[in-house]
Amino acid sequence: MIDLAIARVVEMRPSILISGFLGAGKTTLLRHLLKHLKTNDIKADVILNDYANAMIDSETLREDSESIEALGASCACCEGMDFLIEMVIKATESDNDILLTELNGTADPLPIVESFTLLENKFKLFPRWHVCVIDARHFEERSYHNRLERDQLETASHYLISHQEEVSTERLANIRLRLKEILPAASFVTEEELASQVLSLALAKKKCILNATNDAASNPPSKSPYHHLSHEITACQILFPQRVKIEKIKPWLKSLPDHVMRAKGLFDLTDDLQKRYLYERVGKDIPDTPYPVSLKSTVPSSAILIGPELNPSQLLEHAQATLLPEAQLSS
Ligand SMILES: Nc1nc2c(ncn2[C@@H]2O[C@H](COP(=O)(O)OP(=O)(O)OP(=O)(O)O)[C@@H](O)[C@H]2O)c(=O)[nH]1
Repeated sequence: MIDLAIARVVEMRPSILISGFLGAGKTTLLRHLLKHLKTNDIKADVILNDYANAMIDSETLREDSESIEALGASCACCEGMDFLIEMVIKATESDNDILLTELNGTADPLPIVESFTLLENKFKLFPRWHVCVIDARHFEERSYHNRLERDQLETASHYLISHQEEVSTERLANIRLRLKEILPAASFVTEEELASQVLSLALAKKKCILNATNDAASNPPSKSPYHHLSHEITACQILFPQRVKIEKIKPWLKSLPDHVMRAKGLFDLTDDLQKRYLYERVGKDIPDTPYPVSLKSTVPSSAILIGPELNPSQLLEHAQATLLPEAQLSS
């Protein structure tokens, strides 16, 4: 029962936390949610966590949200947690209707879910949904990283399967069964269903009675014995101080070593002065069409490479030889 002597009425906003392995489709989902919210006059604060430089992704979302904060710490679940907490507290001062947070592709969401719960009075976020994006191509076929993928979905209230069209009907049915087993209480949603449910949440933003005690909380450590896997992945950022030839980008991406699990590059091209382009590689897959980004973006032309124990000097030499001799490592 709520003690009326200490209870107060606090305006709460919904929070959507998006997790999922590297390249699963988190930013794609976030972009879809933001477009749907914007069309319906709902304003969102967005926190993006990514390896080394969350700015590249944030540039691809600027058209859909004016309030984006990029958390460049490699891991929001540990060394970036204090920054994340500061950003969420800052977001409480905004009048926007909902907070969307995208975690980096190897973050363990548990400590974040716990902090959001423990700091409920400060963050003023309710309800708090955790949506996990599962990549149908690679689910439970990541060998050493299966445990991390599993940790990323264990606290999910909702889950969504991306790249469905790239697997057989049989594999998809098996994935659905496995997920039902692992997450019996969570809701399976499509991108459209989630967008419409998130919109309803934001529209229903209402006052909740909140117990005013319980303000203090420290960052809880993860309880997962596999949490260390989140930290075995490294990132390296290469800067391209001059325009790059379009025909060199895909061969460069293709020729990156196999252990580069994810690559994202925002390029100024010699052949197109009207736009900048985001090129990607997820595992060994390279999407056919790059994502166009506004010229207004101020992020330098650069690429982020992610994988276990990357060797930045070798990757730089490779970029200089195949893409742009003037390429440099970001300090
Ligand atoms: N065919 C297909 N492509 C998709 C789907 N979801 C995402 N993609 C593409 O996959 C690539 C990676 O998607 P992102 O949304 O950037 O993935 P992410 O999880 O945010 O990546 P990180 O932040 O690096 O972990 C992009 O080129 C997307 O357009 C899907 O369901 N089907």
